[in-house]
Amino acid sequence: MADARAAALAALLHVDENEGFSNLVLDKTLARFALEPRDAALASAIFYGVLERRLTLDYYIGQFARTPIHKMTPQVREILRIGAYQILYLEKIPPSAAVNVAVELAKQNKAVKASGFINAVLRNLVRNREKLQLPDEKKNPLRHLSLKYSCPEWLISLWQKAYGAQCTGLLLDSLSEHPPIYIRLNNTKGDEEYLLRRMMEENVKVNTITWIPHAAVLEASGSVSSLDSFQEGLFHVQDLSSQLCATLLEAKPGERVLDVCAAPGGKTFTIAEQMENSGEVLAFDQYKGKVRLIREGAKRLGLTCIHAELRDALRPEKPLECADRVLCDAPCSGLGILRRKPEIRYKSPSALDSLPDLQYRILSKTSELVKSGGVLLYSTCTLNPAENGEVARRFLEEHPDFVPRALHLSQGMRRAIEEPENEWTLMPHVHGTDGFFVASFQRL
Ligand SMILES: C[S@@+](CC[C@H](N)C(=O)[O-])C[C@H]1O[C@@H](n2cnc3c(N)ncnc32)[C@H](O)[C@@H]1O
Repeated sequence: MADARAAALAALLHVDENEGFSNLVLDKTLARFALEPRDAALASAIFYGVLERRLTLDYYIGQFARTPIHKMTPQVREILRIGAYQILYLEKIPPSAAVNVAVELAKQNKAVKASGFINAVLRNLVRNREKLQLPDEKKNPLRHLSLKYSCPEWLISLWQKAYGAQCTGLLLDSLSEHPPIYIRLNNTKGDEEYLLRRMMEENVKVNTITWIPHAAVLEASGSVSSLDSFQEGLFHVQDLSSQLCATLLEAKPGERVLDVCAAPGGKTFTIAEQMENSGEVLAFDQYKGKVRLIREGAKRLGLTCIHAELRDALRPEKPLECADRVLCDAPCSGLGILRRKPEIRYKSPSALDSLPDLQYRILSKTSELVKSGGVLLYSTCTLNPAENGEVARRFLEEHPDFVPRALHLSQGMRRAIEEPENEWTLMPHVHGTDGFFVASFQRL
């Protein structure tokens, strides 16, 4: 069990130092530590728990530590967070064991001198945990919410202004939910009944999502990619929001479709499947390694209509023939996927400043690739009006050759907020999906 904490610590330090995406960092660390499944599950729970609760944990640690948290070494800080998380949130772990393992971790991780300090802080936390209180809700409502949900004040203010207090409360509640593994069944490999039977024969528990054709939810523990059904390309993993986005492009068999920010390729695959692997889907990304991921995925899924190439959407080297439909799934702040990548919320708000302009420039440049009468879809996985509706409306204002194209939202695809007919904002607490935004345009 000690190794579970050591793996969690290594992964947390990696996120601190390199700002790597949590899911990738954890996968690599678990592979390196080669833990038993039970220990890997504990390491994963502690890693995500500490990331999700960082502000709350720091607040409580701060009540018992004389050294301010930002002055501690990264090792001491993360060991204290790991200890505090187990003491406050993991009922099955005896508090004394959490303290002892923290002290051991300190000894093994260049923090021997701090082991007494860590012991004292955590023992104080254990003794006082029934008396812990958040800042007064009435006197300081924003700070209260921020520490209750471990969400920075700037983000809560942004959401309150954009979506109202009630919606923000529900959004904050949704942050601690752990989203299931959604998959997209590959209709080009057989009908749904056949695909589900194949997966069940492999003892995979899978249930279809009634309101989205070809969508399903996996009850899998362990590595999805090691399943035969995955290797044979019967499905790819994709959140429902991305599946819906790809289908809203309404691509038809035989058409020419471009996906200009395509890696790792989830939406490209769903589009190609919707086109029954007929026609052409040109998928681009700015990074070589990422283009390789699209190619590998397309090959595994048997989607031969996909051609993936390196291409910078802002500074393309070669001209391209226009297409019937073009997807612009732009880089964004990712505020819609905090349930999956909790660390995103701790980025500095200034990291958001340059995004709307970048997104607008990518969308404008991409619009040149749409045929007359063709469709352009803009999307992000964020909940931030400056990157969503404001970019979409600026685009329409400055591109008179494009008009808004109403989205065909079927049953179950209800609206979370008031917005124009060509836009759709998805929210975890309303749709059970990641937070997401789609806007559709048509070229005259
Ligand atoms: C939101 S992700 C795309 C996700 C993808 N559509 C999917 O469903 O799997 C944005 C992608 O845009 C790429 N990107 C960012 N700037 C780009 C540019 N100027 N040209 C091409 N690709 C770019 C990033 O490398 C990243 O892979």
